[in-house]
Amino acid sequence: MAVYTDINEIDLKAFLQQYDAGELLSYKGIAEGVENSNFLLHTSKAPLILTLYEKRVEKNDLPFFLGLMHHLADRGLSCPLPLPRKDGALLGELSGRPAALISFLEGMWLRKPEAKHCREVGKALAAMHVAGEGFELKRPNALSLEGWKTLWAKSKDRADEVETGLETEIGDELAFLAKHWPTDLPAGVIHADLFPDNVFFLGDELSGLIDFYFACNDFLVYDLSIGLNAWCFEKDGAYNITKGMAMIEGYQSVRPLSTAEIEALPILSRGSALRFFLTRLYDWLTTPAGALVVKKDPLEYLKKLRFHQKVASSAEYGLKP
Ligand SMILES: Nc1ncnc2c1ncn2[C@@H]1O[C@H](COP(=O)(O)OP(=O)(O)O)[C@@H](O)[C@H]1O
Ligand SMILES: N[C@@H](CCOP(=O)(O)O)C(=O)O
Repeated sequence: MAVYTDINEIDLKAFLQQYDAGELLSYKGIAEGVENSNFLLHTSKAPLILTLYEKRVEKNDLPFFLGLMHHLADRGLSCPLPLPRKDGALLGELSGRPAALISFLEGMWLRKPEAKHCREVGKALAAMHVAGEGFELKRPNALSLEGWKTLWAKSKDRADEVETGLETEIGDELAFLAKHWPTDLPAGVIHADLFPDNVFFLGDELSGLIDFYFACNDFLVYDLSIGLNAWCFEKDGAYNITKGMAMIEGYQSVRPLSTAEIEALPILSRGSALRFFLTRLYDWLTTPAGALVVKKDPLEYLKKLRFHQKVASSAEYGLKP
C-alpha cells in the first residue's frame, strides 16, 4: 500500500474547499503504487483521486507532469486530468505535502496481460509520443545515466546483501552503458514508467494511461524498451517474443521506428532494466520496515538485465533490423 503521509478529515475538508469538487462523502488510502500517497475520494459530485507527492517527485517538476496530462488529453489521449482549484492553480498542499486532485479514470489494470493487450499498449505508447509533440515544458530524464550513477553510489556498498557479486557486476554494467549509450535518436516526451499497473482496461479495451510522474524528455524508443521489460517477460523470467512482437507491431502501426531506433533496442533495454533494478534496489535497502508499501523485487530486473546482455540483435525481441 502506498500511503506514506496520512491525512485527517478536517484538513481534507478544508483542502476541498479550495475546489469546486462537491462535499466529501468518504475517502480511503489506495493499496497500490510505490511512489506517492494516493487516496480515493467520493464527493457529492464525483469520485476523485487525491495524490500527495512524495520522495522522488521534485515539486519543481509538478508543472511539467500536470501540464503534460492536460496537453495529452487535449490531443485525444485518454488520461486523468488534474482539477483546477477555484483560484486556477493545479497544485495545493495537504499534510505538508504538495497535493493535487485528479479525475478518476474508469478501468482496471491487468494482472495477466496477453499479447493482444501488449499490442494495445504499444499503440497507446506511440499515440502518447505523437500527442506529446509540441508540449512546451522540458524535463530531462533524472533516471538516465547520471541518475543511475547517483543511485548506485547510494546502494553499492550494500548491494552484495541482495546477491553476492552484485557490486562488481553492476559497476561493470554501468561502465558499459556509459560507453555505448546512444546519443542521437528521435526524442520527445516519454512516459518512462508504463507498467501494467499504469494502464487501465475496460474488458479488452484500453481505457487510459495514468501515473505520469516519471515522464520526461528522452529517446522515444527508450520508452518502448521499458514497455518490453514491463509487459513481455513471464513470471519465470523468460522473454515472451509473442508479446514483444505484438507490442512492437502495435507501436509501429502508429509510429514506425527508424533503423537506428531498431538497432538501439538491445542497449536501451539493458539500460531500462538497470534503471528499474536500481530504483528497486535503493528502495529495498532504504524503505523503513513499517512503511505501508509493498516493496518490489530488484532481482526480477537483474534477470531481465542478464537476458538483454545476451541479446545479439533486435530480431530477438521480435523485430527485423
Ligand atoms: N486517475 C486515477 N483514476 C483511477 N485510479 C487511479 C488514478 N490514479 C491512481 N489510481 C489508483 O491508484 C493506484 C496508484 O496510483 P499510481 O499513480 O500508480 O501511484 P504512484 O504515483 O505511487 O506510482 C493505481 O494503481 C490506481 O489503482
Ligand atoms: N514501476 C516501477 C515502480 C514505480 O511504479 P508504480 O506505478 O508502481 O508506483 C517498478 O516496477 O519498479
